Amino acid sequence: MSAPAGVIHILGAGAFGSALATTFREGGAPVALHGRGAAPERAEGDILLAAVPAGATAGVLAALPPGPPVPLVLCAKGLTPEGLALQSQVAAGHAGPLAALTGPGFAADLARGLPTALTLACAGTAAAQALQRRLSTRALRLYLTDDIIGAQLGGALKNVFAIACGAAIGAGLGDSARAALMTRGFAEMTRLGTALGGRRETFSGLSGLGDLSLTCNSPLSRNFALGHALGRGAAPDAVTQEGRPTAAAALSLARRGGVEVPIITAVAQLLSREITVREAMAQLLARPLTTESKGMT
Ligand SMILES: NC(=O)C1=CN([C@@H]2O[C@H](COP(=O)(O)OP(=O)(O)OC[C@H]3O[C@@H](n4cnc5c(N)ncnc54)[C@H](O)[C@@H]3O)[C@@H](O)[C@H]2O)C=CC1
Ligand SMILES: O=C(CO)COP(=O)(O)O
Repeated sequence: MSAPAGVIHILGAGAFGSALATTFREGGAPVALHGRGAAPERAEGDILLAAVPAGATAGVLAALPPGPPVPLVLCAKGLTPEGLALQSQVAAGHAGPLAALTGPGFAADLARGLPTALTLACAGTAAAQALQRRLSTRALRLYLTDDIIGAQLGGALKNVFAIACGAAIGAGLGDSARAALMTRGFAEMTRLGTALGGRRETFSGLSGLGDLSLTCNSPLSRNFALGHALGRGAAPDAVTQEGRPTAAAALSLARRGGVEVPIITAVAQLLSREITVREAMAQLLARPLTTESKGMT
C-alpha cells in the first residue's frame, strides 16, 4: 500500500490561495488553507505554498513553527524593494526544496476549473517532478523549468507592463499603443531579466510572454485595472498592487546593472506622480530612433 499523500498547506486565504485550494481539492488532494495569523504544523510529505502578496512573504515564513524540511512553493509575483528582490531570495533560509509557481492564470479562472497552464520553477529534478505530479490536476497543467530566477522575474515584471498597457487604454491612446508597449515591454523584460541571471528562453514561455499577454489584455488583471484607472485620471496612490513596489525595485535593479528600461522608468515616474500618462507616452516616443533588434539585446 502506498503512503497517503501529505497535506498541501496554503498560506494566504486571498483570491489566489483560495482558488488554488479549490483546484487541488478538486484534484483529490488534502488541502489546508491558512488565513492571516495561522502558523501550521507540518509533517513529512506535506507541501507549503506561500500565496500572500510579495511584501508579506518574509513575515509569514518567519512566523512558521519549526518543522520537517518540506517543499515550499512561492506563488507571489512581485519584487520587494529591500535588496532581497526575488521571492526565492526572501525565502533563501527555507530548509526544504524551493519552487516558484508562476505564469498566466487568474484566480477567478482557476476557481471555476477553467483550463490553465502554469510554470513550476524548481532546481532539483526529482523534487521538481514530484511537485509537478502532486500539484497538477485535470484543469491545471504545470510545465517544469529549473530557471527559478527567470520564471520569477517574468511574473514580477509583467505587472509593470500591465500597468503601462492599462494606462494607455484608459487614456484612450489605442490598441496600437498597447501592442507597442507589450512588445517593447517584452524586450525590456528579456533585457533586464537576462542581466539579472534569467535565461532568455524562459521569457518566451508561460511565465514571461504568457503572463504578459494575459495581464496586458484583460481588465481582470488588477495591475491592468490600476493602470486603466490612472489613464482615466485617478490618483496613483488610490490603489496599491504588486506592480507598484515592483516598478520601483525593478528600476533600482536596472540602474544598478546599467540596463536601459524606458517603460519601467515611465511607469515608476507615473506612480510617483512625476509625469502624467500622456507625458509618459510622449517621453517614450521621443527617445532616440534605433533598430528593433538592438533593443532585444
Ligand atoms: N489573483 C490572481 O489572479 C493571482 C495572484 N497571484 C499572486 O498571488 C499573490 C496573492 O494575490 P491574491 O491572492 O490575489 O491577493 P489577495 O489580496 O486576494 O490576498 C492576499 C492574502 O494575503 C493575506 N495577507 C496580506 N498581507 C499579509 C500579511 N502581512 N501577513 C499575512 N497575510 C497577509 C491577506 O489577508 C489575503 O488573505 C500576489 O503576489 C499575486 O501576484 C498569482 C497569480 C494569480
Ligand atoms: O498574475 C496574474 C495572472 O497570471 C494576476 O494579475 P494581477 O495581479 O494583475 O491581477
